[in-house]
Formats: sequence, C-alpha cells, structure tokens
Amino acid sequence: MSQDKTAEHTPLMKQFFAAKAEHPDILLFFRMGDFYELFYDDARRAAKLLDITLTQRGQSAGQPIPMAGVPFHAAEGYLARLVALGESVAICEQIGDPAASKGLVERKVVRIVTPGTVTDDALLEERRDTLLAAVSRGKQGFGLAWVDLSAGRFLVQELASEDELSAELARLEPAELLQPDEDGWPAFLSAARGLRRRGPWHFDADSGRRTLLRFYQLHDLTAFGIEDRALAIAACGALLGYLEETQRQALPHLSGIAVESSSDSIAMNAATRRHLELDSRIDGRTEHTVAAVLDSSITPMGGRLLKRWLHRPLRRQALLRERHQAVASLIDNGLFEPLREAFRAIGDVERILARVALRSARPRDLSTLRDALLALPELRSLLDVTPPLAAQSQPPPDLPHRATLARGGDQPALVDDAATGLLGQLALALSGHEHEADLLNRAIKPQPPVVLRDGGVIADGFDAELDRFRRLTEDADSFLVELEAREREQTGIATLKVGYNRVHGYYIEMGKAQADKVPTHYTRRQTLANAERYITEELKQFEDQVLSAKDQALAREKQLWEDLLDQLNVRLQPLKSAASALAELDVLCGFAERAESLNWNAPRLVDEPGIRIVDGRHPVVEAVRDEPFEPNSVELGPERRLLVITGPNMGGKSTYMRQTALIVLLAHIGSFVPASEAEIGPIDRILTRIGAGDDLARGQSTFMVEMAETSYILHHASEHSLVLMDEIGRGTSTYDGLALAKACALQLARANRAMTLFATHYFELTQLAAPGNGIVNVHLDAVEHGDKLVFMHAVKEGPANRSFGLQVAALAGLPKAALKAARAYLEELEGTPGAAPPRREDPSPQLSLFAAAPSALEKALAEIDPDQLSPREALESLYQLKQLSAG
Ligand SMILES: Nc1ncnc2c1ncn2[C@@H]1O[C@H](COP(=O)(O)OP(=O)(O)OP(=O)(O)O)[C@@H](O)[C@H]1O
Repeated sequence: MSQDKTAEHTPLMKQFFAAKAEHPDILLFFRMGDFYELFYDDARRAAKLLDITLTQRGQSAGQPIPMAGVPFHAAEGYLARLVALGESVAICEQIGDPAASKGLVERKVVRIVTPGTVTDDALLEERRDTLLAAVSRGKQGFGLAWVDLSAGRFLVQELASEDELSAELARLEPAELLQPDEDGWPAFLSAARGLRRRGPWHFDADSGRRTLLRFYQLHDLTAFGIEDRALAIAACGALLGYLEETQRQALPHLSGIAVESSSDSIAMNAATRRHLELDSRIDGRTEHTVAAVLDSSITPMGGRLLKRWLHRPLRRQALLRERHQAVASLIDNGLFEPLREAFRAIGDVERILARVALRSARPRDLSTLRDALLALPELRSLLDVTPPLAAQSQPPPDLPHRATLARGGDQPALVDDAATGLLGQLALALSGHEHEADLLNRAIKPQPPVVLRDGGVIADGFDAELDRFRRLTEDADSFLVELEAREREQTGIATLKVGYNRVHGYYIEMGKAQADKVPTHYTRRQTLANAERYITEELKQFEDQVLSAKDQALAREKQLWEDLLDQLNVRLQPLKSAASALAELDVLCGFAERAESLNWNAPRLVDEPGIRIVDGRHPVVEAVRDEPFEPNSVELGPERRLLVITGPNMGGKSTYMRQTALIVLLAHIGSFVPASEAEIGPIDRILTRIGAGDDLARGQSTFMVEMAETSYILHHASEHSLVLMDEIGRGTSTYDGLALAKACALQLARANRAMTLFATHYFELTQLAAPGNGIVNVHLDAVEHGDKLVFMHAVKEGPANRSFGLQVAALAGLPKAALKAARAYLEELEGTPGAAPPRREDPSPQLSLFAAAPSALEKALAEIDPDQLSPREALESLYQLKQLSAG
C-alpha cells in the first residue's frame, strides 16, 4: 500500500489511512454510504477470500486505488465467511450524520470482529461454542484461559506439561488462540486454528493482575481462586486485554473467572478424542458420531452444553449420580416428553443474554427471551409434580422401572428428590423471573421487526408518551385525505393530490396545465416534467408536527429500548442462572429420551476399582446397522487387568473395545448407557491407540504415530485408567511388531496396572495369560457357512483358534488368482514346521518368540505384510520367495 505521498491523498483516503494505521494486520471495512469498502492489499485479499470483484476507485496520490466492497445490508454474511476463515475485521463506521455534516463525514473503528469474539447470531455456529483462548508459560508449566463471549463464560486452568496443554486445546478447539510472540513454544501450537501472536508484554503476570483488578474492581483475586497463580493470571490478563482492545465496550456478563481443575475430569488426549469419534469423525464429518446419536436436546444451548459434557467427562461420582437420578426421575415420572415439548418455545436464551449485556440485542432477541421467560412457570410446574421420594423408591412389582432395576442394593436410591435433588435445584433457578417476563410481555410487540432502526418494536400501551406520538402520526393519514378533498374543492382542480417524498417532504401536486389556477398562498416547491409541486403554510405546519412526532416516537422508542436493556442487565446474573438451568434440563431430558428410545440403562458408579458391563452395545454402530447388534459383556478389575482380544478381521474387536470406552464415558457425563448393566469404579483417564487413518498429512509415518501414541499411553496410564490398544505393532515388520506388542502388553499389565483391552492378530500374545497375572484371553469368532463367512460378533473367553484372513480377503474381493496363490502359500507354511516366522494367530505354543536366527527366506517372509500388498505385488513376492527358496 503506498502511503508515501500521504499529503497528496484525497481527504477521504487520508481518513482511510489513519484508520488503517491503527489496524495494519487485519482487514478494514470502511463504510461509504451503503457499502463497506476495502482498499489496496485489503481489497486484494478480500476479493480472493470472498470471491468478490476487485475494481478501482479513481486515483489517490496519482495512483489508481484497488477497491472491493460488500453491501452494508449483506455484510454479516461476508463477515461470517471471513471469520470462519480465521480473519479478523475492523469495522469503520460513519459516525456523523452524512446529511448534517459539512464536508467529510467523520469515521471511526467501532468494533473489531475476530473469530474468537463474535457474538452475532449470524456469525456463530448454533450448536458449537466459539472460544477465544490465551496461553501463558512459566517454570511450572502453562496457563490457559478461555472465554465464550457469546455466553459470558470465563475459565482458566494451569497445566503442568505440554501434553496436558495439547490435550486441553484439543478439547476446547478455540476459534482464536493468543500466544506470546517469542521462541521456544511447543510446535503443535503453530498449527492451532486462529493463532494470533501478541507481544510478550501482554502476557506479563503483574500487568495482567492490574488489568483483572481494574476490570473486576477488586483488591485481590482470591475470590476467583487465582490469587497465587501467576500463570493463570497471566493468561487471563492477556485475554481480557485483548477483549477490551477489540470490543471497546463494557462486558458486564463476564461476571467472574472460574478455575477448572484437571483432576475433576477424566483425562483424554487428542488421539483419544479422535479415535472415539465423539463429535466428528476421522474424516471430519459429524454424522455417525456419539454426539449425533446422543444429542436430542431441543435448544441450541442444550446442544452446546452436551458437547461440553461429552468432551469433559467428570470424576465426581456424587454429582454424576445426581444426574443419573434426575434422568431416572424424568423417565419414571413420564416428565421428559412434556418438558421437551415446552422447550420448543425456548430459544437460545444464553446467547441472547450475552447480547443484552453487550447491548447488541435485536428486537427479536427480546421477543424470544420474553417467550422463554413466559414458558418458565409451565416448566416449573411440570417439575413440581415429581412425587415424594418415598412413593418413588418402591415401584410396583409389576412395573419394572428401568432406573430402579439398575439400582444395586447399596446404591443410593436412583430417584431425584424434587426438593433437594438436581431437578429441584434446576426448578429453583427457573423461579423468580416473573417480573422480567411481565416487563417484556408488556414492552415488546408480539412479533417485532428485525431491527430497531425504524421503530415499531415497543408495544402499544407500554408508554403513554410513545402512544401520544404514535397517535399523532397515525392521525396524519386522515388529515391528509381531508386536506386533499378540501383543496380540490377550493381550487376546482380535480387532479390535485397530496403526496410525500423523503427529500422534499409533503407537497400538493397538480399537472402543469392547471398551473394558472393555483391560489396565491401556494408556494412552489419542485417542478417536474409534467407537474408542479407546492406547499402551503398549513401543510408545512402539519409536516413539522408529523415529522417531529415520528422522530420523537422513534427517539422515545430507542430510549425505552435502552431502559429495557438496563432493567434486564440489573437481573443478568439470575437470568444467566436460569439459562444454564434450562440448558442442563434440556440435556437431561434428552438423556431420558435417548435412554427410553434406545433402551439404555442407568450405570452404577462405585468406589471399588474395575469395570463390569453386562450386554454392552456400541451406540453408534448399533444406530447405523440395519441388523441387530450383538451385545457383549466385559469385566475388568484387579484380577482381570488386561484382556488379550483375538479373532478374525471384521470380527468386532475394535467395536467391542470402543463400546467399552464409550459406555464408561457416557456414564461419566451423567447419561444412561447402552448396556443392561454397568458398574464402574473410579476412572482417571481413557487412553486409546487405534489405527484409525494415518497422519501422513502431519508429516509422520503411520508407525511413528503408532509409537508416539503408545509411548504416551505407557507414560500416563495408571491402575484407574482404561486403555484400548488396537493391533499395536502392525505398522512394522512382524518380529519388531510382535516384540513391541508383547513388551507393551506386559508393561501395561505389570507396571501401569491399567485396565486394558488389547486387540491383536499376534496369536503369540495369547500365551501371556496365566492365572494370577491379571492377563486373560477373550476372542471373537466366525463360522464358515458354505462359501460364506458368518461373523458371530460374540465375545467369548479364551483365545481364538483361527484367523480367517484369507476368507475375509475373499469377501473383500481379492482376485481369485491371488487368493489361490495365497492359499497354496499358506498350506506350504503350515506344512513346513519350523520354516515359518512367528505367524500371527498361530496356535502352536512351542513356537518361541526369539528362536534361532531366521534364514534369508524367513526374513523375506517376515517382511511381507499380506494386508498391504496389491495382487500384483503379492504375485511378485511369490516369485521372489520361490527364487530365494531355490537358492
Ligand atoms: N457386536 C456386534 N454386533 C453386530 N455387528 C457388529 C458387532 N461388532 C462389530 N460388528 C460389525 O462388524 C464390523 C467390523 O467390526 P470391527 O471393525 O470391530 O472388527 P475388527 O475385529 O476390529 O476388524 P479388524 O481386525 O479388521 O480391524 C463393524 O463395522 C460392525 O458393522
């Protein structure tokens, strides 16, 4: 951009350069009439990003100015696209009134839209949090603060290691991340979405403390529990500083900072989240995920809360039991259906309240808020009908309550006490908002227009003064009709008519031919091709009155609107609590609905270590499959620490492992689970190593990723961890793979003592099981039926006895010639004792792992991974092997 000849630029361009100088790194939307224009490099970039035309605007300093623009009324759509692309935009508005100002109208950057701070509905994803995060660093680790401006949530955490930071960022997926612009930061951060490097001084703990104290008007930070936490303070300070810089307005809804403790939740790293496909699949799609099956919430805020829960399973059993009890109550009392029906009248109260706080609420925000508040009494009265505890805990013998069925003898009653239980607490938060409901009901028209600009938002009868102004403008119509009739009669001009336009105001119009009949008290206002327009003293007076009444009505409406926002803001905290309660109730009702529709049951969380699931199912596979799902049980505990799972390809090993993890996870967010019984002891982590897609895109080989993930697991798994290991070692040669798999299995069982499901094709690993060492074999099976292979999908004790690899290959359509060759080769291998390398799933127990040094033929064989060969390569390998055996 050439600013060198600033003096020669036009005044308008000088104004542009001044605004641009303050925001050199982001796009500047420069308001000119009905357009936001972008100039120079901004124009080129926006033209490319938005696919809009790049034009030129005259010249400034002797050079044409590259320009691109978007219409003001369609700006939101363009902003949404830019923000989704990670761009920030400074909005420079015309401040003065263009009609009133002499010369150039004043312009000012009034707000900065950034990916992590958007609050406009049009710019937000309805069912996904939009977060801004900041990360700080110190000797003890990292500080991570994040804010959801569209909901008014501000949280912080201190993390001890890069691993923890990476796991938390994978959970939160912030839309924008602030990081100090300095060296030595972990490499994974550079790939973070919306990464913004800021001067390191923004992350200084002392100035951060000052920012926080000033913002919250406090003397110390004890109230937030971060007084002595420099890392947390630094991250919060950096974040708040950025918010103040970009938002340029009060942020009253950020009422406090909450500390999230990692010890409260079950830890899951990025790999585990990916493998379990919680809300997006490996390929990025969102259908056929846990969230897709589980989320039947009605409101957008319920949907967002569910995702937060799903990504942060809790360890606090007491709280989870409360949720399970609430779900049981909602089912047993038949409450969830009417409640869900009532939820249909409730919109996104959470985000509306944020816009009320930011004073950017639109008329329809308040009408939606009104409808929600008016629906609260019904919701509350539904919750009130919960029968007393005693009546519930004894279900009639012929009416098996799902919740009570799943209850064990020593478990607390699986019902929610209406007075003190979770439902009671939620009902309480929904109480006491009658005043705001009544206020909005009286103040806002039933269906207000989209914007306040032209008025018509405040209801009639709410304010006497507004009503008076409105009557004046409404009476105008009949006055004009009467005036027109009178003037026609007095002048004898039948074609005379009274009209109005925005530039000239009211006028009396007649054809040019009648001009000689015009009375002398008419003053000419405008001459058209065929007509003349006049004004009279009476009409002028009327015009002043009407226009001022209109203006006054509009001004009054705006005033009333601001007053309304003030009154709502006074009650922001209780209203926010109500919004949270609504979201939570919506999620719990969704859980109840899912439990009922999908036949899920209440899990039991117990203090004794272990996992015992009876007839568990995989929620997503079951939902997607047309045929019935074969339920399977699992038992893990001190005596059964590691299950070696063998069985044919496609047998259901991965499904079995994942369903176990998902049932544990669902139980720890408060949901019922797809199992007839589930008893789960304390869990600290879920760790997975599942070969799901390779990470070549990230520049790591499949084997490298496999080992990195395995190493993470061996470093982090404890005896309270649930570990899934799927075919570890298959990414390398058979010997290496087998050796590694065996070593990992033993380490997990002996050193980590983690609860581990270990699926493998290395049959040798079935020899690890021995009484008392905690390692047990289970298997899945298939049977050959004619030339078909039928998978049983049932998990049984003991090792598998054959692999069906060739049959599965046939099912997959491997060419007949290749299959035939493979079959012959297999027979050859099986018929030559001692000649084969350790074969996967070879039942021979004598075959020692690291026996005699392998021959050249054996080595070549070991290198071959039949799963990875094309038919052609398979054939070539066969020829090579033949050659080796001949030599
Ligand atoms: N319990 C079950 N009931 C019904 N169908 C099942 C069950 N478990 C798995 N399946 C079906 O079998 C398919 C294969 O399952 P899965 O991927 O778990 O097999 P696998 O043993 O891990 O296979 P591989 O060793 O090739 O990775 C699944 O996609 C699902 O359709």
